[in-house]
Amino acid sequence: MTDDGLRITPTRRELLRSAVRTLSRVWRSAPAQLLAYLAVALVGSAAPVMVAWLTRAVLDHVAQHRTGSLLGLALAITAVTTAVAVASHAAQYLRAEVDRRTAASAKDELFAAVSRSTGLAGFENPAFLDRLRLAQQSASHPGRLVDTTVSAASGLVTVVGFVGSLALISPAFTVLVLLAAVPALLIEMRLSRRRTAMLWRIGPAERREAFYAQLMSTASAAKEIRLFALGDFLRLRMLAELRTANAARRRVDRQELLIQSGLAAASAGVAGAGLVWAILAAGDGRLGIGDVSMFVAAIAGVQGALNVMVAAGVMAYEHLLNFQHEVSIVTAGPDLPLPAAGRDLPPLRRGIELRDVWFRYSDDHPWILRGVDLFVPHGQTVALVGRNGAGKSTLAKLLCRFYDPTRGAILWDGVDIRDVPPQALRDRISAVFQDFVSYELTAAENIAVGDLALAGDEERIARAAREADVHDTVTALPHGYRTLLSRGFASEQDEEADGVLLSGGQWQRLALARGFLRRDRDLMILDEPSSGLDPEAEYEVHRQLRKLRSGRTSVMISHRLGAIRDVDRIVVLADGVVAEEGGHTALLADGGVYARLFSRQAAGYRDDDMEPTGALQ
Ligand SMILES: Nc1ncnc2c1ncn2[C@@H]1O[C@H](COP(=O)(O)OP(=O)(O)OP(=O)(O)O)[C@@H](O)[C@H]1O
Repeated sequence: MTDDGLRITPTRRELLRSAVRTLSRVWRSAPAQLLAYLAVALVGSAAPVMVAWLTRAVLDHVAQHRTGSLLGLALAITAVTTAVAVASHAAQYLRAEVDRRTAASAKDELFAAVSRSTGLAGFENPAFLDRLRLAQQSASHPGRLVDTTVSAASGLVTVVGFVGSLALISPAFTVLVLLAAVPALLIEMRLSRRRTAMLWRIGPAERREAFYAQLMSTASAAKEIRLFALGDFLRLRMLAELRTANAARRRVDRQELLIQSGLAAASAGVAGAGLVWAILAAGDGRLGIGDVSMFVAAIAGVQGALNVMVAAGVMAYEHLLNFQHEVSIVTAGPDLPLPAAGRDLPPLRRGIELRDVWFRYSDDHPWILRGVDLFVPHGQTVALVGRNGAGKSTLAKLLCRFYDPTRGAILWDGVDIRDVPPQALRDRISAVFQDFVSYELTAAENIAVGDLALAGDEERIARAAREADVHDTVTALPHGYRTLLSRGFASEQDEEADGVLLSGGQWQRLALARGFLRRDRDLMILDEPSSGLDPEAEYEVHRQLRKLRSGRTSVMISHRLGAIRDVDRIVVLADGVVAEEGGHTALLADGGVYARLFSRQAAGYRDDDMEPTGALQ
């Protein structure tokens, strides 16, 4: 089965490589703990064999009335069982410690790989999101492979110990017991593959279930859910997804129940036959009482240990199948093609040109841009205007190279932006997106994320806040710039962790300040920078923007046409192309799309309910 290039059942070689990779990571993350864990596990696994031999000796001594050394044997049994009890607790602690340390490095590696992806398409790909979810699960318990390896190794020690003892009594039974384990292992591995494939299949249902659950526990969604009484609707949808996933799990569980019951019955049959043989042999005088006890303990021990080994093998296999998701993310190549030689991107001198740019989000999606030709001259402001869905934000994302044009090219002073590393391009850009992020960090940090190199520069942060008309708001907060902008981390120990919430417009101004902190960049992209601002703030912000923009290159997207009438050039996007282009006055005179949009908006500000007239209709 394949999905988006990922095989659910990898080859043996891939599994082996994954096993080496995950075990070497465990070794690098927690070498001392791993060695101690192995030592303790070894003690635990040798103990049953030692106890069986000591019991045999006790029984033989009793049968032969040799009571002299019984006390010593009893003390030895006590010492061994005490060591086992202590070892089991130590193993538990060491196992958890190995898991904790390895999980930290696994998550580090996984999220470093996720952050390395330069484009956005991966986050819009359901297969990638499923893989990421499974990879996170795998990275949360990376020590499982060690557990299973240790279990298998302990089982092997026990098996070897008992097989030796069993072979002394009955070589034929030894072979039979060992052979019986082979089909069990093969069948269990097949079941394991089925389980992993099922987990992959139910991934979308589990993601939807998580989405509904998260929606019902999110403050931002709580208003609408209550007002529109969506609680039952969302809960039922969540339960429907859960039932779908549960039905698939149940089917596999039932298959496993049937098959594993059969395997258990077969193994009990072998043990029963052995017991009958041992009793008959004891009756004939071929086995002593100690031999019978040893034989019974050895059969149970070998079968039990083989079961442990089979289960460990299956778990290791399952873990490695899941680990494949992690490996595929960590070793994935760049999501956007990178230039062979990482050349630098010089400061903008002439301008940015979109040459016959076509774009759609994927082969299954409609064309958004259908041959856009546009020039953004250095030092000028170009405003993008158009109806909802015209592709304005898409064009802004292409300028930042979050996606590559499906056809055509974007040239920075004549250099195709695909020929420079994405980070070199982005270092030259400042942007305020329409769907900016409200970070649950302090006010200062919310601005500083615009340029982390300036995180300690209080003066620059305050200046950006003043330009975005948010400085007074921030200084009035309980801890000023140190105020946490979240109510989600309240704690009795830390007074400052109990933060505050901002209004929509205040958040927008902070996002603007974030963009202003990068004022020295070559290109500024502002996507609806003032949509949530009150009229005074909007006036103030646009006054600042005019100041900041002057002599700088910027692309501004706005539905507030009054705010962009003074820009150098207005570009109207419609039907995926540049439909109109020019200054405000010229476009009004042309009487096209811009004139119609402008006059409709202007009519809303007039007292009289006048319909647009003349060319503007
Ligand atoms: N990530 C995406 N995957 C698929 N389609 C998308 C994606 N983002 C946007 N679209 C689609 O692309 C089209 C253009 O969207 P875009 O956000 O660029 O429009 P816009 O002109 O900025 O609209 P608005 O004025 O409403 O902000 C829309 O039809 C939208 O559904």
